[in-house]
Amino acid sequence: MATLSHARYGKDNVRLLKTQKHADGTQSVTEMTVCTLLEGDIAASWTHSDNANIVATDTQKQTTYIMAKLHPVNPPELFASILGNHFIQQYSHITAATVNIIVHRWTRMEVEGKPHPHSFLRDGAETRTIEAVAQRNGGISIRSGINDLLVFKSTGSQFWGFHRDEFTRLPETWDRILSTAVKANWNWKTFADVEEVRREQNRFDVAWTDARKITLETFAKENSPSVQNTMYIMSEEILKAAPLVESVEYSLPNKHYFEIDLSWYKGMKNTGADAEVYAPQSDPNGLIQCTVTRQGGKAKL
Ligand SMILES: O=c1[nH]c(=O)c2[nH]c(=O)[nH]c2[nH]1
Repeated sequence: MATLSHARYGKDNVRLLKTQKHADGTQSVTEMTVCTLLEGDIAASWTHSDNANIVATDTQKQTTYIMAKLHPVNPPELFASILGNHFIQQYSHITAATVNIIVHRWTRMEVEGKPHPHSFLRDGAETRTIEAVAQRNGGISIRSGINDLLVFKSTGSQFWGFHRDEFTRLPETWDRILSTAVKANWNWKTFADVEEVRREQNRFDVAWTDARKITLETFAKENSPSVQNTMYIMSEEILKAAPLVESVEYSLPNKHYFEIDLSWYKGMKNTGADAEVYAPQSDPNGLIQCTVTRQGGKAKL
């Protein structure tokens, strides 16, 4: 016999933009892509064609727009919590609501040396990500993150001392290019309810700014012995900077740039210390991941 062991459903790729008109005549904008997923007493729709408990995915989309009109969308961690909490309060048969938000960059333009009051530019594919899970009697768990932050350094990276056997071809190096697209997440302690998230709301932008700065500065400053060590140092620093964060995760592709041997052309030197022209590789790439957890487990208030 078959059994439905897990089910959830919702609306993905709900795109919205909210403008904010300030008293001084300037405006701010936030563009996000939202995904909502509901769980609870919903199995009959799958197993008995009974849709009575199904809050239509269209309703979830309309609710997302209405909540964005009624409430601030920043910090996005608070908005995700408000939206998730709405679903479990509004519908007694919904026990958990997961809200994922991707915030896209609209950075204020500088025009004639001054911040422009209402014009913005997309300065990169990097996004800010949030997942909030609101659970009946289980509080609100939040994961914040950075995705697709593309970084590159032309030196200040090494990789040597690794295991060697008959399958090993890679030479050791004390000077190489390092490039990655940063995916980092940090998991907050569980919040009791939306009111607690609201009380702590100032921490979310600070943590995002700190995590981004730590990522960039560690990447640039460290003479990296490996992607593994670099991401561990970044994680440790984020845990130090954000006391309510319990764990940090990094997932870093190692985007390879291969040296090209041009010695066939008049003995041209283009390897080792003479390397200048490289071949960027689209694939395959290394993929290095870690989770670093605060010792003792719990984040401190
Ligand atoms: O930083 C690195 N870590 C690895 O595990 C690895 N493996 C590899 O081929 N190059 C690298 N670089």
